[in-house]
Amino acid sequence: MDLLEARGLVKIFGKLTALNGADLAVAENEFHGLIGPNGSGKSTLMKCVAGAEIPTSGTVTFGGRDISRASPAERARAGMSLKFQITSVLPALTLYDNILLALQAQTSLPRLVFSRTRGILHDRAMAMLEQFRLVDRAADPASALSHGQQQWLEIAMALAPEPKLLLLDEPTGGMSLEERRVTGELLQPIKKRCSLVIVEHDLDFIRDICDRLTVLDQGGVLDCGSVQHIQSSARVQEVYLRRA
Ligand SMILES: Nc1ncnc2c1ncn2[C@@H]1O[C@H](COP(=O)(O)OP(=O)(O)OP(=O)(O)O)[C@@H](O)[C@H]1O
Repeated sequence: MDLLEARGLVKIFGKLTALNGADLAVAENEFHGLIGPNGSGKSTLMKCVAGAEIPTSGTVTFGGRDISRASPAERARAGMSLKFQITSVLPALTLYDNILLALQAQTSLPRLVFSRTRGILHDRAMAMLEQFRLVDRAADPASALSHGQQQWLEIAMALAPEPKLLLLDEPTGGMSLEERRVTGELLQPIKKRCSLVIVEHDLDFIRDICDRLTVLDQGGVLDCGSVQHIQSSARVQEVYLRRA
């Protein structure tokens, strides 16, 4: 059974059909890329999975549970994490405090006050900063980071609740080539702990890190399969050539 199964998602905004019966299936520990031309429905599909939009029809199942009508907070508690939406960097706070806040958000107040949780949180915060190559900047305000480093801090914060599924919408937007390369390296180790759905326009980046791809076109799934399958798909090539 897949960890995430979105079936027949339709999303209509007024007269515009953004999703036209789209499916998305993601296994445990799978990195899954969502690609397609501008306006094909990628962000809308991500939002329907995360609960930021409720689909007009269709179902979303997560860990075997129907969460089609669940709120974003309920989905977060079930183990989904979305960068930008649930966490966000506070620029005036240090990197350490930003990470600590993200970790504390999942810890109840009595546990924080009465237990040794604070020591554990310190160790976890430092480990996450280390993992995202930000430990040397722990005492700096988040506003002092480069654009790429801010994105890495956001990803680290989204991982703080130890989600089963991480959703990233264009995480490398505005990054340099070198920052993109490092982002790929930083994401690889999280495969041991969770699945990933990632929307990206950079096809080289997504091809390098993903196991499987879903290609959207005009709100529907054009093709889905391994990176190799998608690369040799005549239907996909036709759409990308048509738009080029
Ligand atoms: N809240 C909304 N209200 C009205 N129309 C919307 C809304 N959100 C998205 N749309 C429309 O739905 C269609 C799909 O948009 P979406 O952002 O999902 O596409 P996308 O594939 O993520 O595009 P891009 O690659 O440009 O980010 C577009 O025509 C868009 O204008």
